[in-house]
Amino acid sequence: MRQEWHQLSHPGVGNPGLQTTRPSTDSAEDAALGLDRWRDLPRAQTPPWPDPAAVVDVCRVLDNVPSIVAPYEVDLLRERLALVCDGKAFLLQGGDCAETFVDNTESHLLANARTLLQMAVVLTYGASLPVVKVARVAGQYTKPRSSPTDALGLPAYRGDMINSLEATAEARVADPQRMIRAYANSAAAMNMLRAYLSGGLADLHGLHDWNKDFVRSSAAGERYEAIAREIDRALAFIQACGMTDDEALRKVTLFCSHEALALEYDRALTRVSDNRAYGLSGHFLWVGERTRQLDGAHIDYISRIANPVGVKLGPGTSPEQAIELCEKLNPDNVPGKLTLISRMGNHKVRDALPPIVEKVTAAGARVVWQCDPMHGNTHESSNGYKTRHFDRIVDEVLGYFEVHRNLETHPGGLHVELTGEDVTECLGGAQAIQDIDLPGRYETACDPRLNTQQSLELAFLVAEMLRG
Ligand SMILES: O=C[C@H](O)[C@H](O)COP(=O)(O)O
Ligand SMILES: C=C(OP(=O)(O)O)C(=O)O
Ligand SMILES: [Mn+2]
Repeated sequence: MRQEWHQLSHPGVGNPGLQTTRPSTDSAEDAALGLDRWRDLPRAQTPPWPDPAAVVDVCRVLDNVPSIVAPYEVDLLRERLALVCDGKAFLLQGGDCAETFVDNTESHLLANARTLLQMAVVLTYGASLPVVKVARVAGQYTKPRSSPTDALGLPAYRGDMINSLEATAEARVADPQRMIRAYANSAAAMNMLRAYLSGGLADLHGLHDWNKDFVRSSAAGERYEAIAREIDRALAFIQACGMTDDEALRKVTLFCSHEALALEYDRALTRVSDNRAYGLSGHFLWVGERTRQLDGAHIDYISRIANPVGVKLGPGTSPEQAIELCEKLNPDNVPGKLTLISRMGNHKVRDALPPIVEKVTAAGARVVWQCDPMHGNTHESSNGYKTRHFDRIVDEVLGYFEVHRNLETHPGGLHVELTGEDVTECLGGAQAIQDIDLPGRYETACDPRLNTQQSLELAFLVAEMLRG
């Protein structure tokens, strides 16, 4: 079995873990790599920093800190995503819409990671394929906003890396020092997750036991019992065959990801290794629907790093734009390099997605097709909460599967906003959460997340879809 990054405890000569990296500020090599070209390009959603000199000072600090992830891990993820691209694996990505400093606790991180891993077990079984696991964690601290001001007329909250959620004018001033706090929190989160992932959190039997608890307690549990029982039998079979001590049953690789929005931060954590630039603020960086302008700053920055990258595609995306993104972000057509993340909304996915998939496929572009069933399905509840209905989320995933089945392309993965806590932010699911229930535990700093039960329910439903 190949070695995972968390198993490389005795790196030696030739070990990719020892690739030397160096900060990439101001050298001729950086200029050749075009790492600062984005600074001269139009940029949407620029953080309203009041004092540009203070941003430069902070970035000088970040230029020299140890990175959050290592280049060989980034390469490993790209290789894993190549398998997804080839239809030989499935990608599961999820976590908070917006991480916050106050919630960057051991219990929150563990709950989110455990929920994601529980979902992955069900999906692995449903797809009969390896599942590549990517958390929205350790850097998901910036948010693009629809409006520069909120309902109170205050400057919008843009994520803890930029300003504070607290509803006062002072708290909403963008503060570059927050990039340092975001870095420290991200480093701490990754440190903790790496330790727990090899210390029992990822134990397959443990995760399946949690899933059985879910099936027992869920109002819709009966529907999921059959799959849970089948997984039981599969695990018993593995055990009976004597495969009790395989590392694969106890450990997993969990990669981290965030939106590349505060480009100052991601650029400062970019390092050059082997003449290639790596964005080492996270393994996987994506550009959002609001910042994916072809000639804009965000697309330019992610076009210059070796990381696997993603772009969100909303219902207004033309097939031509998708092709141009492929050409710009993956000129060498490397499988696993580019993930196109459709977020059309359940009412539009069946019409908006096919022409894009057809054109990209006809052009021979190698991409991972991922479905984000969250961001096209947001509405305001009768009592004023930003929410999403579970049924619409499930329906968008169904539509996405239908489209890919019809076009004989691989429905490669899911991208969801979730938490392993019993929040009441999304409607529906077996708990039948309604508008009046939303105030109970509405805790998100930005978008409504699936709670633990809704996340697992979605995984079981997607497992059914994967089995066809
Ligand atoms: O995840 C992100 C949100 O959808 C995005 O920040 C926009 O949110 P808004 O419409 O509340 O500004
Ligand atoms: C802002 C997000 O998504 P989108 O760019 O698709 O709206 C997000 O993923 O949190
Ligand atoms: Mn969101």
